[in-house]
Amino acid sequence: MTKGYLMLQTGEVFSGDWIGAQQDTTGELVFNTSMTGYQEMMTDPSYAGQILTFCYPMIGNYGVNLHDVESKEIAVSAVIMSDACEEPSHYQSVMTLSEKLAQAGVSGLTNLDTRALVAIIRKHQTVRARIVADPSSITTMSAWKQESTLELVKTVAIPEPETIGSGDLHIVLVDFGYKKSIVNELLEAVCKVTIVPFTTTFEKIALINPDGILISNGPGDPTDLAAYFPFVKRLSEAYPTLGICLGHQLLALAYGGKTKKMPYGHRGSNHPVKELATGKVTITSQNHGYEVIEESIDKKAFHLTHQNVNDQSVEGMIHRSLPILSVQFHPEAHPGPSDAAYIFQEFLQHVKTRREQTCHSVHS
Ligand SMILES: NC(=O)CC[C@H](N)C(=O)O
Repeated sequence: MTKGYLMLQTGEVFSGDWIGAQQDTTGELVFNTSMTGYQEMMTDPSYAGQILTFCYPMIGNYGVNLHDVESKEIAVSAVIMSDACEEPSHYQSVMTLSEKLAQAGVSGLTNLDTRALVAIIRKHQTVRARIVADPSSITTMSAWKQESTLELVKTVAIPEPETIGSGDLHIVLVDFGYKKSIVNELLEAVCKVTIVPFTTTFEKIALINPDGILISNGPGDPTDLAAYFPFVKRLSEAYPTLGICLGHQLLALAYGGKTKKMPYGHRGSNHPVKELATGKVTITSQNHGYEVIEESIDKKAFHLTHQNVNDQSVEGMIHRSLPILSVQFHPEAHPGPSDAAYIFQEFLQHVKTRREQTCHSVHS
C-alpha cells in the first residue's frame, strides 16, 4: 500500500495508507461516532468540504450497496479510518468501500490511530487538515484554504427543480444539500415533493402553490447564507414550514437569532434529545457543527421544543402563532434510529390543518 499523510493545521502529522483516489485534499477534520452507516454518512451533502474520521474501528465490512445513499455522489471530501475492510460480506454489496472511493475520485486514509485523532479534535475543537502524498508539500497558508459555504452549497444542491410522487399534499423542499431520506419520509406520508434549488425566488415557489415548505439540511456555516434569510422568513410566514438542521439554523437566523460554532459538533447516531413538553427523550441522528444560541431566540415569537440532554444545546423550536417548526437533529435518520420520525407527522398535521382552513375560507 502507498503511504499517505494526514497533516493537521495544529502541527501533528499522521502517516497512513491510501485507499480510493490518491489525491491531495483539504477540509475541516470532523468525527462521527456511529457504529454503522458509513455509506449514508459519506453521501450526506452536509459533509461537503469536510474530512470525516470514523470512530468505529472497522469500516467497509458490509461493503457498498446501491440503496443506502443520501445523494447521488459521495459528498465528503475524504475519509479516515482505522481499518478498511477489503473483504465485505453482505447480500446487497456490489463493491468494496475502497473501490467506491476510487470510482468517485475521493481519497481515504487507513491504518492510522483514529482515537488519537479524535482526542486532538476534542482538544483543539476546530481543526483543518490536509491529506497529502508528500508531507513537505505544504509551504503556504493558502494550502489550508476553506471553500465558502456558498461554493459548498452550490456543489451539492440540485440545479433545476424536480417533482417526485403524486400524493395529495404538495411540499416544496428548498434544497441547500438535501438528504434523500427526507424526501422518502415525505413520499411515504403520501406527499408530492418538488425539490427546488435554494436560489429559486419566492414568486416561483408561490406559483407551485405548495401546501408546505421544508428547508433542508446542508453544508457550511449558516451565517454565510445571510442573503437567503429574508427568503426563508417570507416562505415561513406564507406556508407551514419545517426546517431540518441547516434549515433550523436558517429559520432561527431569519427571525433575528444567532448561531455559533460548536466545540467539535454533534456527529453520530445516539444523541439524546429531550422533548420539553413531555420530558420524553429520544435518541437521534445528528450531523452539525453549528448551533443556535438559545438566548438569541426571540422568545415572544418562538418557544423551544427540544433540548440536547448532553450539552443542553437547542434542538428544536416552534413559532407561537405560525405553523413553523424546526429541529437541529435528523428526524429522517439514515444513519441512526427513526425514533424522531414523528416530527414529519407533526409538520404534516400543520400542513393539513392549514389546507383545511384555506379550503374552508375559499368555500365560505
Ligand atoms: N446537517 C446539517 O444540515 C448541518 C448544518 C450545518 N452545516 C452545520 O454543520 O451545523
